[in-house]
Amino acid sequence: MKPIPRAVTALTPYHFCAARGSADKTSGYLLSALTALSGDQRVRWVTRARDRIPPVSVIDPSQLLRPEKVYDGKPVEAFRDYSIDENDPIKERVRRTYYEMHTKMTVDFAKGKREKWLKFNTFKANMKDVLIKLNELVDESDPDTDIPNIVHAFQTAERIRLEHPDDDWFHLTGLIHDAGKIMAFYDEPQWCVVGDTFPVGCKWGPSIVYGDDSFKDNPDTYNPKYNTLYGMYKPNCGLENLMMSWGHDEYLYQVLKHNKAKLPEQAFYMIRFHSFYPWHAGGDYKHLLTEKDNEVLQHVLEFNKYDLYTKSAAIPDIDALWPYYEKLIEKYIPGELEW
Ligand SMILES: O[C@H]1[C@H](O)[C@@H](O)[C@H](O)[C@@H](O)[C@H]1O
Ligand SMILES: [Fe+2]
Ligand SMILES: [Fe+2]
Repeated sequence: MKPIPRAVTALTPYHFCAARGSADKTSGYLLSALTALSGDQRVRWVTRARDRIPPVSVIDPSQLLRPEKVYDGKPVEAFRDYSIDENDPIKERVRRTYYEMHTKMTVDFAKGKREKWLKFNTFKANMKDVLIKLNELVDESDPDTDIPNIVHAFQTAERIRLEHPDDDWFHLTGLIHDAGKIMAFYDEPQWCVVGDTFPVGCKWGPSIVYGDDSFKDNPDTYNPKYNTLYGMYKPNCGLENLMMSWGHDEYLYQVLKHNKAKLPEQAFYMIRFHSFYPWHAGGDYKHLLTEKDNEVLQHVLEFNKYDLYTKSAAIPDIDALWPYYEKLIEKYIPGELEW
């Protein structure tokens, strides 16, 4: 039997559906990948696709990105399940990570971490080596994936590449967006590296996961400087003026700026705020934001589709993909970086 080419292992009925609904390059890419399959494999793959999707004439274009709200076999409601079940080891791992984060993440703590990490004097390494290190990291806050972060990096990047073939900066953004998790290898516990972020110094947003209960032992919850709606901020001060809980988003954003990465502005927004779910998914904190932040929101939402909903996609052939991404690293963030 012919080995399945990597372009096809990453494809799913979802792409078939998207390709049928548009005559763009994606369909050409998809069709050439499909012709590389043996007859048998092709029949099986296409049948699987057909069973899942409605005929072209009834596809609502707005549904192309969420056909039947199933991503790679996983229904949309099954993502980001933060329900508590003490008998489920993964759910318990996630819950414990967030409870610890929500107990210890204070204004002072976040300031301290900024001071420590934004000196960029911890180590020097190129982007590829940092990403490879993520092979050894399983994110303890994530209920949707239990495999090393490097796989998630390639899953995200490859899906972006498929749907935005011309935006190579976007492919690279997908690949590197979680690289800030490297802090976990330099003495930081996961609770201040991974997970959703939120601003410190004001009332906790109502949509923060576990937030109804998890902040009860956080000293800032009882500090009148910080526990009001605006806390230490002015009304509509703007996203970029919020002090976010310390984590991999802000760190990587700052690393890229410090090292003069040549990525477009959208990429920086996507990286910096991709974990700010209480804002981009929960709609909290509007009173602190500006008109311009709505533009940022559109970019972050576009990114989030790929970050979240590719977590059950096929495992990409990472070795075969490296040469393509190495070129992008060379183009946008070459050489040794200061971390
Ligand atoms: O568990 C995940 C993971 O840590 C991601 O990297 C982060 O961006 C998400 O916000 C979070 O929900
Ligand atoms: Fe992330
Ligand atoms: Fe991610």
